[in-house]
Amino acid sequence: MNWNRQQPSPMPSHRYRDVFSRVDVPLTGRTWPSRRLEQAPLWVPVDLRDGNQALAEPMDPLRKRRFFEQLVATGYKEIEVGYPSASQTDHDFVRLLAGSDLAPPDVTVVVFTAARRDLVERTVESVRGLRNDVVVHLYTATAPVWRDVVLGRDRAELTDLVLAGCRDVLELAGDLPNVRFEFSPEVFNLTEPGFALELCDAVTALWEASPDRPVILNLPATVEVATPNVYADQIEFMHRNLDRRDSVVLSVHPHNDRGTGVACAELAVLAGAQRVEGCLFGNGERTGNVDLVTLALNLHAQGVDPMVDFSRIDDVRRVVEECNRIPVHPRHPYAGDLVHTAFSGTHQDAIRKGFAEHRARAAAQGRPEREIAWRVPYLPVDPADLGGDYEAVVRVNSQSGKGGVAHLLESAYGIELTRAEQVALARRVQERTDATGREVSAAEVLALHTAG
Ligand SMILES: CC(=O)SCCNC(=O)CCNC(=O)[C@H](O)C(C)(C)COP(=O)(O)OP(=O)(O)OC[C@H]1O[C@@H](n2cnc3c(N)ncnc32)[C@H](O)[C@@H]1OP(=O)(O)O
Ligand SMILES: CC(C)C(=O)C(=O)O
Repeated sequence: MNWNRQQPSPMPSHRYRDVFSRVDVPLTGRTWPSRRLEQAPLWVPVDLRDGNQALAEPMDPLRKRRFFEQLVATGYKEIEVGYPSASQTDHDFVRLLAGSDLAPPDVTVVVFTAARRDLVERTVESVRGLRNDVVVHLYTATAPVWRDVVLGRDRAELTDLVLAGCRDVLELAGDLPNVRFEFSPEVFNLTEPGFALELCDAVTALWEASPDRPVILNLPATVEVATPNVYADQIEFMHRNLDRRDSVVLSVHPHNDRGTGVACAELAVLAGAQRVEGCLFGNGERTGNVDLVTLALNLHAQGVDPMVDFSRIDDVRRVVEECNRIPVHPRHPYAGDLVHTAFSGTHQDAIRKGFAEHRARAAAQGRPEREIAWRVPYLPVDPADLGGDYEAVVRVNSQSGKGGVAHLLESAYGIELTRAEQVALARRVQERTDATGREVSAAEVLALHTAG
């Protein structure tokens, strides 16, 4: 039997090369596949910089402030607040932080700059007087195409550019006791690993990274080009080979061009990354930065404390939507309007049985339902953990069955039907939903039930 009748497509796939012919991945004896995620990395939201630079209408001061306050309230302890040399708004926002107590003392403020002296000067000027810990974050693209096409520099010239930027930072901010440094070799994931290593080691040597004043090395997948295992190999290679490893905070910054930003971040942490930069709900250039909400709640759903508070996720979502002026997708993990909802019959049946088992187990153990282990089928987390209720967990349309119909009547009106009644009512509901093509409300189901 010829079960596979696929034909070659007319897509010009020959125009693209796989990642292995674009960059060497030298790791052998990788250890990340057998590691586990057991604690949260340091999260660093970059919404006010990387997210903001991707908005059609960048945030005005009010939106920036609102977003910042939300990030603080959620529990983030290191926040990239802008690119102060890029716009007056960004500069003024850092000055606002310096002149107010908007940033609690335990929050580190990160400011971002290219490796150009005038930009570094303006950046350092913006943080003068800030009482918080500050990170000055310097970046330069390092991958071959960027070197050749964008910056017009070979490896040696690029190294000179980066080290000159690092010297500027050191000269202008090195004596500020509350300031630490971060370097990002932009497009790290397409940079020759040996060159990335050489450059990062030169940077940490110049900045004299020490355990007391560690340097953040942030290794971005600026444009995601490979399956996440490749990024994990690249990160583990750096983790194992970097000089002064105990004086380096190894950070990652995945984007989501292939839709695998979350997987890249998770595997990168297995591979040795200690810090993750991203944006709430995945805003950012093109397809966005890695989504910090999904990452945190993935940990929560595995029994690991995410170290940030999403117990009222709708409030967070509202602020982010208003500040970014971009809606969160209804299927967005954990936070979308539809992600705790089942329309389909067998799923509804399982959820209903799962809820009944949950209630019975809580009663048998004499413990609150919110405290006992969660194992309701098809619901990876208890919606109540995120501030939700159970109202929308089951919605009924032509894809539903008797379990869903019964659940609706039970949860909305406390009406419990016999199995025969459920079967009969489900048939009438099915006729209605097939005829209209619509969903039915609990009130409509009740009307059909009472009409008999
Ligand atoms: C992956 C990322 O997210 S990186 C961050 C990107 N974010 C932003 O660009 C947002 C803010 N940017 C800006 O406001 C502006 O680009 C500025 C203020 C930084 C610079 O503006 P301009 O001086 O007008 O230059 P322009 O925007 O055209 O930048 C390109 C120039 O910077 C150079 N350049 C680019 N990256 C770097 C870098 N990391 N370090 C040093 N120079 C750089 C380019 O080679 C080019 O130089 P050239 O004009 O001599 O060819
Ligand atoms: C320069 C870094 C931090 C970045 O924003 C990216 O590579 O996407």
